[in-house]
Amino acid sequence: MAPRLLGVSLKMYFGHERALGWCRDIAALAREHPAVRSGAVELAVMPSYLAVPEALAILDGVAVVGGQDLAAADKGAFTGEVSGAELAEIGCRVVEVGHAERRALFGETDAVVRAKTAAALRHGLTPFLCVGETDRPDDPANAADACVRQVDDALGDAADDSDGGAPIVVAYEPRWAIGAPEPAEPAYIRAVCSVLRAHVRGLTAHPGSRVVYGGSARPGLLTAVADDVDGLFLGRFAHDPAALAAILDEAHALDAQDGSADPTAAHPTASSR
Ligand SMILES: O=C(CO)COP(=O)(O)O
Repeated sequence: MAPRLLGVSLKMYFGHERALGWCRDIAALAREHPAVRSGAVELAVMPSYLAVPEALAILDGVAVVGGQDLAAADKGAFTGEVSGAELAEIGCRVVEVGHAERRALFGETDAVVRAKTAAALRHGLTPFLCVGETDRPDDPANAADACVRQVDDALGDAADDSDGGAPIVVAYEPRWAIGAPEPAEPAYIRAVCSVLRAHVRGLTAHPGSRVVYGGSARPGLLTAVADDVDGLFLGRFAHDPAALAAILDEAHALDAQDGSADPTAAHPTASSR
């Protein structure tokens, strides 16, 4: 079984020193934790841009690191932007694209998300492509349809720009569940993610693509949705390293149930920059 993927975006919650301290705590945890050591879990951390270079050094060998956004363009007169080329140059392997907050607060349109997805793939960055319905629909099938459309739309420019063959990560993040006290119900998440997962597994230009759930994800959720998701995309509930440790424990227990743990396997993120 492929490793479970646990992504964490620190958004803009922490200052610089707190972000680096958190990275050090997570690095220490991950180095010791059997779920990471065995390769059962792959960690991806997206701090704010300023913390990315030091996060890369601190988390080297235990987590991939990336930006929370990237520019659609590769270079030029784009004040305030950071290109995928620069993120890749310093060692990033992943980048968020089209997060609900970027769409809602910074006016990112579908066309922008399309261009940024293409830019990520062009520079060898795995996009964490964020999709999700705005309002809670009655029927998860409607949410799944909307998400499938968002994924296909976001990849619309990528086929020509990318070499093909690079996986993506689809982060299913219903906007109504982000920043909420509780995540969406497990049955709802499973219903949407099972459709999305079947869809992304059929993306022949992006083999190995995965689906993770985000939106108030917290300890206990992975176990409840594990059959239909490839992992979680965590926000606030990863701020406490003990909570992340609890989720790693869950992943380890799930891996033992799968019977696929290979304690001798190299960690998939272990290659250095
Ligand atoms: O948006 C998220 C991750 O990208 C989730 O954030 P919260 O878990 O804090 O709701």
